[in-house]
Amino acid sequence: MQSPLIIAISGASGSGKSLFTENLFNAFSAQGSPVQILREDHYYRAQDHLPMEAREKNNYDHPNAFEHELLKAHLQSLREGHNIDYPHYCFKTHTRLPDTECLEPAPVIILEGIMLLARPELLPLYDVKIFIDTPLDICLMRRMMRDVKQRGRTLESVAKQYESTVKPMYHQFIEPSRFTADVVVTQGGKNQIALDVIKSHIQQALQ
Ligand SMILES: Nc1ncnc2c1ncn2[C@@H]1O[C@H](COP(=O)(O)OP(=O)(O)O)[C@@H](O)[C@H]1O
Ligand SMILES: O=c1ccn([C@@H]2O[C@H](COP(=O)(O)O)[C@@H](O)[C@H]2O)c(=O)[nH]1
Repeated sequence: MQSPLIIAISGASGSGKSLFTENLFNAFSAQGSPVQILREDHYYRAQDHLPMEAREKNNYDHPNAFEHELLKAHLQSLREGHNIDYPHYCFKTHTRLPDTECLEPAPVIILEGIMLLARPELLPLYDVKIFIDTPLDICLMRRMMRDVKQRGRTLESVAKQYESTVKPMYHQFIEPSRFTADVVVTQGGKNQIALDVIKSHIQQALQ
């Protein structure tokens, strides 16, 4: 198999990375092209050794919260045509789940996550770098709704975490990483023109 094309999609939490990734995935699946999605969130470090109180106070918006060494090794394995043991992470317990999932390489790999463009050593592994640029107030509103509905949080805890880590770390790490991107996408996960442009670039690169 030809070496896979690796697309990295980054941006703030709540910017629309997951939706953009799903929409790109659906566009390829509809025409029968195999695509593999990898989420940086799955590479948050295991914290079984810490009590829940300490886990709740952790800074999850610093690059060191992720096991990027493992992500890098997995991308290299997929490039070489090998399967990987993809970790699973639980946002409610703030640690890895015991099970992993066997993922196979595919011609297109879409990777999404907040710190993907903030680690210089990861950048050479990507073929296309995309930044989803959404105003922070919109990201916060979306995150509030999602974290309360899906991640077992209260409005108070979301607001507190946002002020203490999410917002300052965004300005320190994520916002500057925008300048490493090949494409900056406005209007979140539903920007159809951006989806079409990126899809046609991928199609050409695969020929
Ligand atoms: N352009 C958009 N218009 C309306 N809702 C959107 C748009 N982009 C994303 N969303 C919604 O906002 C929420 C957060 O988006 P998501 O893709 O999960 O963000 P991220 O993965 O960057 O944290 C989701 O409920 C998603 O459906
Ligand atoms: O245990 C955890 C791990 C992460 N977070 C928050 O998640 C977001 C990143 O996920 P998105 O899907 O991109 O929103 C990050 O901002 C962390 O603050 C967490 O709260 N708990």
